Amino acid sequence: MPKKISLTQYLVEQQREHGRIPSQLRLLIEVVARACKHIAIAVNKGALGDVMGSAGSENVQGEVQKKLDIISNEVLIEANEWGGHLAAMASEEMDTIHVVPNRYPQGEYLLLFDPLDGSSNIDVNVSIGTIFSVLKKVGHHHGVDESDFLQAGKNQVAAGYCIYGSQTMLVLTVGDGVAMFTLDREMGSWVLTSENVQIPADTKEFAINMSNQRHWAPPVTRYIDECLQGKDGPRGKDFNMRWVASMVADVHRILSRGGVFMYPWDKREPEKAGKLRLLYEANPMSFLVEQAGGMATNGRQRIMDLQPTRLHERVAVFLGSKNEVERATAYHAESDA
Ligand SMILES: O=P(O)(O)OC[C@H]1O[C@](O)(COP(=O)(O)O)[C@@H](O)[C@@H]1O
Ligand SMILES: [Mg+2]
Ligand SMILES: [Mg+2]
Repeated sequence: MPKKISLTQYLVEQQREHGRIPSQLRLLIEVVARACKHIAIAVNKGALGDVMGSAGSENVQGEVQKKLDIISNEVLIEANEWGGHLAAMASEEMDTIHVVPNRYPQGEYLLLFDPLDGSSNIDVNVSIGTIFSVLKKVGHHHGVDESDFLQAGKNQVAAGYCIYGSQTMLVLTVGDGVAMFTLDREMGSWVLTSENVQIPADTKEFAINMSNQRHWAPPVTRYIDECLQGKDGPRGKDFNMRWVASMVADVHRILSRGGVFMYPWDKREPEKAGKLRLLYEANPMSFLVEQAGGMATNGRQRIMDLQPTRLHERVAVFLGSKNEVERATAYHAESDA
């Protein structure tokens, strides 16, 4: 285990040694981490805190909102809006962007989040999380609008997630590797528990929602079929399968021991590129995975190169151990040719 330093100490060190993080960005990350601590407390209260179940409303994507989706969204907005680091925020749970009201000081950063990821797992006591991504406002036009958020993932200056699981952890990149912090509840602090996280290039574990098999495109069917044939098939090894149905938990496992995660396009709703959201889920997770030596594509292109055209844009996702993502991506190219 690395030396026991707090999130603040880690960020100050990053700032001092690498000149990577401007103070504004450091403070912004600390505010997000504090908000996640509040969400963790609400999550843990469960039925005792009136946080379970549906809120009876729908988000812009037509998904039923859980109470915790809404609570988490509010916690993140309230924590961040007066800090002076941000110009605006965008969230999976809000139709349009939330511009920092002009009674508060304005900053130059843009914060994007999936306030509560894995909503279907809230009521069954399985790991859930919060995913966030930080961009810098580019261009010198006055004010801020939705177009400021439509930047490729490679422009992210920080990204991470908090996982509310058997431990509460914060996983972060500021573009210099991936660090993991564990919440010490008694002390109320985030303690660095792993550094320079690396995803092994090879794996024997895949994650996909198999119930969608009949809707997949041929390259995905081919890739999974070959895994399923195990030792006797072309891959020459047996594979294991995991599917938590919380992207945060599936990605956390991959960062911890390798693996490949897929949420491909499928025929159920052919006009949708995928289920997951480019700006709130795919980009931040791709940044972390690449920083840990892994790879992330939409089957054809690097996710972080994609130019978003809409705030709530969806994308197909293949991420994790490099050799597996390369293979799945190559199968798409072969099938296209
Ligand atoms: O219901 P499915 O098809 O298993 O989908 C699970 C996927 O949906 C998600 O829950 C979507 O996230 P939200 O809970 O934020 O809508 C991912 O975390 C997960 O990978
Ligand atoms: Mg999500
Ligand atoms: Mg969500």
